[in-house]
Amino acid sequence: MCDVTSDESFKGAFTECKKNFGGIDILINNAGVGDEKNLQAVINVNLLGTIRGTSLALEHMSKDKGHEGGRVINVASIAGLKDIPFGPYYSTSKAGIVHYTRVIGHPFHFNYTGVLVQCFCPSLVKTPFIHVTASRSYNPQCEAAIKSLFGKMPLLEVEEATDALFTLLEDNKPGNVMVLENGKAPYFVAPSVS
Ligand SMILES: NC(=O)c1ccc[n+]([C@@H]2O[C@H](COP(=O)([O-])OP(=O)(O)OC[C@H]3O[C@@H](n4cnc5c(N)ncnc54)[C@H](O)[C@@H]3O)[C@@H](O)[C@H]2O)c1
Ligand SMILES: CCCCC/C=C\C=C\[C@H](O)C/C=C\C/C=C\CCCC(=O)O
Repeated sequence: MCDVTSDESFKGAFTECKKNFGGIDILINNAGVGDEKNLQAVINVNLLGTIRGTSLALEHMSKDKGHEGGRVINVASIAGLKDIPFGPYYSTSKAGIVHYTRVIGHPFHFNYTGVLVQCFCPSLVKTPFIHVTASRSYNPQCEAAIKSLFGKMPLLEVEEATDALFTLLEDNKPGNVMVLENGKAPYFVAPSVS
């Protein structure tokens, strides 16, 4: 068990993996919470957890540190790209993940680390997460809006999200950000300003 809010716990997970598997090739930063009643948790798990994990992955995989290179996938959300107003803290944490991925995954860093850092931004996926998140909304207006969204929008199946993740694993562009929306093939988005 790894608590991504704890440096010690995260470091321990890396040490354990290294001991059991001989090395680390890939990290998927997937841990997330949607709890607008707990700003600290949202930022600490979603954004800081991703930064902690990526930093450790770089330490354990970077070519300039004597390793072979590797791969990091940061799971953000479409809420980190579009102005969806119903979860201000959650969306901000996910936007932070998108930007952090673009910066730390930039070819400038990839050229000496050999670690491919990329981001995955799905829309609504059919997991209990969305209902837990709705029950911990920013305010009653947001709660009502989120619940009405569930009735109106088709939800992605978990298998569609995992398939898209495999497609992302075939891509090799440093810092790339993939979006998955219902009814569309997965697509990549460029930074808005170059
Ligand atoms: N379900 C969706 O609609 C959706 C859409 C886009 C992005 N996401 C993101 O996908 C990721 C996975 O979500 P999910 O839908 O599978 O929900 P989920 O609740 O099944 O997964 C979240 C996981 O994060 C773990 N977690 C929470 N705090 C943690 C901590 N401190 N340390 C370690 N692990 C911790 C939980 O134990 C849980 O297993 C999340 O980052 C979420 O924001 C979900
Ligand atoms: C952002 C507010 C919370 C929304 C529902 C609860 C949890 C879901 C979290 C996922 O990360 C997905 C986030 C937002 C998707 C919501 C709407 C998609 C609208 C897409 C569009 O307008 O094109």
